[in-house]
Amino acid sequence: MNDDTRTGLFISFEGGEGVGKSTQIRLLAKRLRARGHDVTVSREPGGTPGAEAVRHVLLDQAAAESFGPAMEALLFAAARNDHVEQVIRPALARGEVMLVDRFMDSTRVYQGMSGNLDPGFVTSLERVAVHGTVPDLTIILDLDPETGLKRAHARRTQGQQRDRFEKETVAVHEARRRAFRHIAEAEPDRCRLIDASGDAADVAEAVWHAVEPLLERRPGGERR
Ligand SMILES: Nc1ncnc2c1ncn2[C@@H]1O[C@H](COP(=O)(O)OP(=O)(O)O)[C@@H](O)[C@H]1O
Ligand SMILES: Cc1cn([C@H]2C[C@H](O)[C@@H](COP(=O)(O)OP(=O)(O)O)O2)c(=O)[nH]c1=O
Repeated sequence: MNDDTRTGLFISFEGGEGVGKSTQIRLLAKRLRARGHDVTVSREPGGTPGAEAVRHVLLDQAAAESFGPAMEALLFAAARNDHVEQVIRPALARGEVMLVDRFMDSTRVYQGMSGNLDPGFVTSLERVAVHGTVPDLTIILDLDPETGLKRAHARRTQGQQRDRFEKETVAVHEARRRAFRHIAEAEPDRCRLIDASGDAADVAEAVWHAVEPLLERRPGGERR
């Protein structure tokens, strides 16, 4: 299937741990649905049974210990391709708004930059995994890592486990923040860098400001 059938709107959310991606996706989905849009929400790694199985391996310290960043990047790419083919493209072909918690920029940052991989390797993998299905808009939530990690810690007390990527040093998280900012600067047409330090409602307003103009430009957008 190629992208000629794409009439939906594809939005990815990126940023470090605890910046508020899932909170903002939830708030945006609610706002979109209240206005009559069909919305599909998903996350990476994951989104299909096969990709969720890969997620389980990748986020488990014991299981993933022996993988280097290149092997990890391959696995994230395999999970992404399944997700693109099974969930994202069909939703876009149905004309829906597709919201994804992390996508290709996470591989660029977590494996490519942090893992010091050859950029040519990362680009080739991305091309195979995404196969032309690049987000129309990528919201990059920007927050200092100490605050993000505190938020992620608070979330754990609400019942979630800490994964292996959350256990790294603040310096590593700082470098990732810079890498996300760099992507936002390098691709201003696709990416919006949003300050995520305010309360969730304020951040949601900034997100809406970025999304609303794209809704109007979609086929059928004005009917909604
Ligand atoms: N703007 C905000 N201010 C304060 N706390 C927030 C904000 N956004 C989210 N949180 C809280 O921080 C924690 C992490 O948010 P979450 O949306 O799960 O982040 P992410 O998906 O980026 O890891 C959650 O407990 C959430 O309720
Ligand atoms: C999609 C993706 C995620 N990751 C990492 C980032 C996160 O630490 C983890 C996803 O775990 P998740 O629990 O979804 O974290 P968060 O709530 O912070 O988004 O996987 C990569 O390293 N590469 C990737 O391509």
